[in-house]
Amino acid sequence: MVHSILVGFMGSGKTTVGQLLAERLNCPHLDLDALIVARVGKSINQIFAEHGEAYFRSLEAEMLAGAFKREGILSTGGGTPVRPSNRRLLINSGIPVVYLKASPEVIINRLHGDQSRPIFQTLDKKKLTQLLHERENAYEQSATIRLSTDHKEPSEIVHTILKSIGASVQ
Ligand SMILES: Nc1ncnc2c1ncn2[C@@H]1O[C@H](COP(=O)(O)OP(=O)(O)O)[C@@H](O)[C@H]1O
Ligand SMILES: O=C(O)C1=C[C@@H](OP(=O)(O)O)[C@@H](O)[C@H](O)C1
Ligand SMILES: [Mg+2]
Repeated sequence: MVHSILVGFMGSGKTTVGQLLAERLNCPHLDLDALIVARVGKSINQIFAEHGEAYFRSLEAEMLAGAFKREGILSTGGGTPVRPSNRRLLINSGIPVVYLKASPEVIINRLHGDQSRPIFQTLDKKKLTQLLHERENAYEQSATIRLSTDHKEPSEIVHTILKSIGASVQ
């Protein structure tokens, strides 16, 4: 089964923390973006450029539903919980959903120079802050655990998640 799910904005650390958490728990890491890339055989940038965002979102929904049948830690993409049907899957899963929070300043710092996120490329600080606020409710609704990642090392975040999951399972 999927042991826990990570949600949050681009740059909040879902992929990094998910990988580390999976290593600690000695289980597979399922990264939704990586699953999509493997399925299509194209990068996220290529998928957006050649097929458009709507196509990416439908694949994302399909791969999310499929991921629940697998074993591991699931890192979603920053837009995953925005689609209501995806959000319902997350909420109804009964699996701990961790919302990794990050401030706009920290996100911009972490993603400075990043070329792999087509939506990030289109955002200045004002637009990024606006999109974060627009999506916040979707992350909050999906989550059972919330934690700020600003100025925290991934290992510290993993430690906190492990404690929270333990506490919520007992
Ligand atoms: N807690 C953290 N502290 C510092 N840098 C981080 C942290 N988490 C992630 N990063 C860095 O931020 C960038 C984006 O991380 P990533 O895990 O890909 O985020 P997401 O999957 O949420 O978009 C990467 O360069 C990663 O090394
Ligand atoms: O926020 C978004 O809409 C997206 C976030 C990305 O994942 P990360 O949050 O892992 O960067 C990826 O799914 C795609 O570029 C779209
Ligand atoms: Mg990611």
